[in-house]
Amino acid sequence: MTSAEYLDLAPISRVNGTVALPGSKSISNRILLLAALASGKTEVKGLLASDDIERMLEAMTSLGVKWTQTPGTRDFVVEGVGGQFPVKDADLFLGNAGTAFRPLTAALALAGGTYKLHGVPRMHERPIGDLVDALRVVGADIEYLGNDGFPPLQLRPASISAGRRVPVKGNVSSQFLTALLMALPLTGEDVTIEVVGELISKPYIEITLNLMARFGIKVERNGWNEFVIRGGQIYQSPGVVHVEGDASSASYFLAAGAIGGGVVRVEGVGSESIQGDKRFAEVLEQMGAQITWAANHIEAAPPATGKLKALDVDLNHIPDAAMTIAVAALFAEGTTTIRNIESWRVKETDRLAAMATELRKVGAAVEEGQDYIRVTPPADLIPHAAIDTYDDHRMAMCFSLVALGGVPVRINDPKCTAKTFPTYFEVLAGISQ
Ligand SMILES: O=C(O)C1=C[C@@H](OP(=O)(O)O)[C@@H](O)[C@H](O)C1
Ligand SMILES: C=C(OP(=O)(O)O)C(=O)O
Repeated sequence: MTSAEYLDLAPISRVNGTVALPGSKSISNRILLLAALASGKTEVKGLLASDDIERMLEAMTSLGVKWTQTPGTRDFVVEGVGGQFPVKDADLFLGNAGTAFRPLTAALALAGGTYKLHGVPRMHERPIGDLVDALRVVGADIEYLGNDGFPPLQLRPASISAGRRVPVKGNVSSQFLTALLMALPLTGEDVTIEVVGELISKPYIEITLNLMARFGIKVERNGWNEFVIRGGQIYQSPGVVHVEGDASSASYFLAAGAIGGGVVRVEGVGSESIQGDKRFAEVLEQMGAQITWAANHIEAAPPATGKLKALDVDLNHIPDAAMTIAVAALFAEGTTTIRNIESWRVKETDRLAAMATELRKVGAAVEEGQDYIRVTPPADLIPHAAIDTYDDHRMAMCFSLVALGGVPVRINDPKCTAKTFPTYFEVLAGISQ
């Protein structure tokens, strides 16, 4: 391998300092779609710069949505199309961006055009059948171009009628419910979405509802089972929207603070954040870390008493940040169990299998269940492990924490962090000593 294909991290003896977080992926891609669908111009401040957002911006261009960027900034202006995409025939490549693929599938299935949606090979292995089933209930014409239940998809004009109950399964990905919530107001009709069975990753639905409200659409809800959208509501630009820092990206730095000897502050996410992943800090606190909250920042420092403690926790509500706990477990006393994370199997890679394989390379004893992982740290981490990252940005980012254990570690294909955080390793170096 050439050095561009791997990154050798030297042991990090201490971390200290402040990180200005890049914008939230979940908020950036939702706002781009909502701003496009709205009437009026929206100024979007602090949009994330990463592959997933580039795919959404490219899709907007292909669909005839005009947007401009203020040079040298991450501030954009999106000209809303008032619910009607000008381009009625398009081929959209959406990479591996779930937050682009799922919401665009729903919005375009109702848009009266002919659209092909496809992505990288892994995207074609990530399920979408529950969303397609729900959209077919309102009359959408969707064809599977590869395997049933998976992208790529061909969407065609159809006669849509939403005045009914739309059932959707919630146990594979919450992005299906998010996609329906954002798209169904376009029908103009009363519609009730009924979540069938258990809904996973619930806090992401709060992000969706919060941002829809800012764009003028109110959703009535009955817990997590029923969501009612009254007809006749239209998306309207709120004028200016600010993108919060990314709470999942914050997890690596907060964990570094909890492990690595100094105080680390992340700016852009705090107690006021609408992202569920801010609650990662609560998990670190349960492990003994010292956490300080402010409206727009969080600080983490190691436990006053010395070592982090192992936990047995259900992390269904923070599936992305949960990966960071699996690696932080290397620094805890005892065996950590993370439960209710079966969705890891259908993300950028099979994260349960990948995590188990790579944690073993540094010497951990790992038990991999269908929906849980159990990690017992070794007495001494194995130096010079070469960590495979499976084109999964989060594998690369969370395994960088191994360097805090006083051992060198190699991260293969470090550029895969581009999905959500292209500058991750430089930012980490900025707080490392
Ligand atoms: O709606 C969102 O922005 C997301 C929802 C989660 O997916 P699932 O609902 O599939 O768990 C999360 O893992 C993903 O990174 C972003
Ligand atoms: C699961 C993730 O991404 P996606 O938005 O593509 O689902 C993730 O970022 O960890």
